[in-house]
Amino acid sequence: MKKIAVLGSTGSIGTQTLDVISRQPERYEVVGLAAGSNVDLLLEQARQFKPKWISVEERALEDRIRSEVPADVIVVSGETGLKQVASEAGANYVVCALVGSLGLTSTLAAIEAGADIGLANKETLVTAGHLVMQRAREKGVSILPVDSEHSAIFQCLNGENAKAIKRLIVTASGGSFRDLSRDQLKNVTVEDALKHPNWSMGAKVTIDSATMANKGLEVIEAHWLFGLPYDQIDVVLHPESIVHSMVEFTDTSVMAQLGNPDMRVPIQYALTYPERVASPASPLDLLKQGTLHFREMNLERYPCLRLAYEAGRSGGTATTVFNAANEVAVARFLRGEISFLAIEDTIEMALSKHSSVPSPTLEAILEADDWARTEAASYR
Ligand SMILES: NC(=O)C1=CN([C@@H]2O[C@H](COP(=O)(O)OP(=O)(O)OC[C@H]3O[C@@H](n4cnc5c(N)ncnc54)[C@H](OP(=O)(O)O)[C@@H]3O)[C@@H](O)[C@H]2O)C=CC1
Ligand SMILES: CC(=O)[C@@H](O)[C@H](O)COP(=O)(O)O
Ligand SMILES: [Mn+2]
Repeated sequence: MKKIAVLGSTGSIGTQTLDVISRQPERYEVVGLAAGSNVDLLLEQARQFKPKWISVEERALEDRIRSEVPADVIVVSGETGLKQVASEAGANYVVCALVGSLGLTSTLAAIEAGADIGLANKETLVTAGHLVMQRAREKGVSILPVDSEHSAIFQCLNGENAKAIKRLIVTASGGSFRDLSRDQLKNVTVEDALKHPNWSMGAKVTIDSATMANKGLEVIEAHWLFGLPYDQIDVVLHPESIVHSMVEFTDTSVMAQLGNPDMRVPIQYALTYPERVASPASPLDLLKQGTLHFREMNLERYPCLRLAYEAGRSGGTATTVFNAANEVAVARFLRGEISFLAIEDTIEMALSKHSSVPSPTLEAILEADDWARTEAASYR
């Protein structure tokens, strides 16, 4: 039986993870739940799944939770609380569905405790991929991708020889503004940016999808997960989000994983791997679907993707800075403080001012993350 802790249980991935778990109760025991400030939903989840540990963002929220759960449940808070749920609740599998580089320290704590990781939180790998992957190897724990593209690639690589990979082809929907010109992007609204054409997701990743920063984060995530150089990771536009990604092999064969857009499929695969079990997703009917489209990616139209490749190729703390500047800029855009196009300007400014530290320690990474946040917060 998998003893599971879900970090970010009240979010889009977190709730879908619990949905998957609730359909196969004989396979799983939920030992820990961690969330931010959505206490009503967290309590509802606690009543259903009966975890032994619960963490919330603020200490001030602890008492309300304590008053509504059995006395033996341990209630904690903050980043320390996240790490405790990840490492002390007895989980042998931790789903990291937090948003942002906040997920890094609790993911590392789970690895130290020897738990396998179901990783949705791509920012963790973008911030400190070398540390996370190295520590996972040393501890003998598996990092199972939840992100749909990486799950697709992982499935295409099943049983294959890594030496036979020619390139990964990551698909991108194009996001909410894919039919707009650069000029039209000057005046777009938050409300419109939050309308993803194919997926219903949390606000941050939906904005990332519109700027194409999401694909940049995913290219860097793929670099760490699959150990390939950036020249072997390509992105193509695929507006339908049916082909979740592809792998081209040296013999010219291309393997792809297809399905209707439903995150419960990759979430479930990360939980049941190497087994496959029935899922609640609606089956893909290619006859009804009819046509699939693919278009070349234009890095001038999507500077955030260009900047991500540049940061990835620079290595060191450059990707930490790419991520942190993006996180701050997206939060500011969502609060109405800056325009949509100022997101890419913020990232470009932070990267241009940063001197990347090669092979950084955790301390150097946290310092670069902090520095980029301060720079991005005061830009314009
Ligand atoms: N949504 C999707 O379909 C996909 C998401 N991903 C990735 O998965 C990750 C999660 O995305 P998504 O589920 O959309 O995000 P959401 O915004 O929907 O959920 C984020 C979760 O993190 C919690 N959280 C936020 N801040 C804190 C904090 N300071 N302390 C503790 N918990 C906190 C939230 O709690 P609360 O709400 O209670 O405040 C919530 O449970 C991201 O890295 C994203 O890129 C990848 C592929 C697809
Ligand atoms: C569902 C998922 O994995 C998201 O990260 C998705 O990739 C967003 O879609 P696009 O970034 O392709 O618009
Ligand atoms: Mn994705």
